[in-house]
Amino acid sequence: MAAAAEELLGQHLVQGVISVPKGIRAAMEHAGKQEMLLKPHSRVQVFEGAEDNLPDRDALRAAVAIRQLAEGLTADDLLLVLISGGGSALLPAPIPPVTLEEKQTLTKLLAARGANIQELNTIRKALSQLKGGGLAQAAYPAQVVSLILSDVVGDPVEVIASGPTVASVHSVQDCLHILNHYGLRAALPRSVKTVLAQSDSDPHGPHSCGHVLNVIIGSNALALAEAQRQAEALGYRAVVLSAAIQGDVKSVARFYGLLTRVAGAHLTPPVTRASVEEEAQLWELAAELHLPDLQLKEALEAVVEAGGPVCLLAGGEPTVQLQGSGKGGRNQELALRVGAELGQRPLGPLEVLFLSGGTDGQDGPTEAAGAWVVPELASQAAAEGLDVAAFLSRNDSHTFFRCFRGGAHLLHTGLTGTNVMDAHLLFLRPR
Ligand SMILES: Nc1ncnc2c1ncn2[C@@H]1O[C@H](COP(=O)(O)OP(=O)(O)OP(=O)(O)O)[C@@H](O)[C@H]1O
Ligand SMILES: O=C(O)[C@H](O)CO
Repeated sequence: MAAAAEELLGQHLVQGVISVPKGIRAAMEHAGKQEMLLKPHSRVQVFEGAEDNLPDRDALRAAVAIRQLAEGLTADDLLLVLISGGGSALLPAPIPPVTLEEKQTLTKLLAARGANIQELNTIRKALSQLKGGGLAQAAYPAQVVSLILSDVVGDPVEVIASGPTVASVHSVQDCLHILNHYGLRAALPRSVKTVLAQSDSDPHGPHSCGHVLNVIIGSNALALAEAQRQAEALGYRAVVLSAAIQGDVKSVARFYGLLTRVAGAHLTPPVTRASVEEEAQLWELAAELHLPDLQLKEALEAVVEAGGPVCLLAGGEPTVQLQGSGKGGRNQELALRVGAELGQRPLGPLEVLFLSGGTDGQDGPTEAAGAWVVPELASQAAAEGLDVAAFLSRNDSHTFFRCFRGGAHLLHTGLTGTNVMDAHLLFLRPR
């Protein structure tokens, strides 16, 4: 994104500072993605830090350089801010006396106790100089344009990377409520209590961001719209179901299993009593998953109308509760679970393929982006001596896909440089 901005701005770019994850430059070089790298002698200074998505000293140095750059601006300047997921760990600037270590410990504890990204970032904002609109405030009176890649369901600009250019709307009460909920209020370090108490009595109130324009330039919905166009160009009737898939991976896999059966029944009539029951279960599960933008009715109508090859698309970020010590990622685990669901009963005269992939090209701590499955997966795997249920019980989806058919079902894209969560594609074709 920085390379593209530099290209675009040319001589207008006077100075730049960017904080990126440790190792990303080497990984891009290794992958031969030169076009994504800044040119030699670039005016953009690059800091690499936040190893394992945790704020560290290197990221702190980057945050200080970014703050200094912003503070030096005048009303004649324009500050272009490029924000993507992972930004919270890449821009740590705790309000003194809170230390980097204290902030790290608190966010780690919150995450380990199950706090979601909204809760986590509410606390991060309250303890930060630059989050929650702090960066925009530091740049005042310069104009600020913030270009944002969303890695959060629903694209809330105040949550993505903890909104460095978006005024925080949270109060100290909100923070205390979250800390109470996760049993952390009593054990808070004195420094955190001091900062929270100060912000409660801050005479300036929340940052004002009237000089800022925040624009979402990349999101799951945009990625799905492009995938939809590509599928249509390949002759599929393509429908986007939702860009807000969330919830436990087991329920999400069951949702896609039922969806396949119900859509399949609409595509290859007659509709049986069993499929009417399955449609009722599908609606019930959809309600449980709380998918606010779900276009299920429209998708099923489109399937009936199409009568031929169909591609149903969805995206978001399901959750995996890790129980085993295996190797995998959300996408490979989802694909494997959907494969198991599809193999439970015959599907009728239908060809089916389900694919799940991370848009950043890396699924969890694996080198694959995701995987694809067909209904025959479990029986084919059994013939190779692989027990799908056993791999799932260890969260070992990556090992499974590496063994199964010599890794042929793994999706390898390499790092894409953009993270707008995951994409799920279901292809159906009457035989
Ligand atoms: N063995 C495993 N099986 C399934 N999922 C796993 C496994 N190990 C880690 N994960 C999942 O991978 C994710 C962590 O990977 P990563 O570091 O890429 O996190 P992330 O930043 O949330 O992902 P992304 O960058 O794709 O948004 C978590 O969602 C975690 O539950
Ligand atoms: O950095 C963060 O806060 C998360 O990736 C969400 O944007």
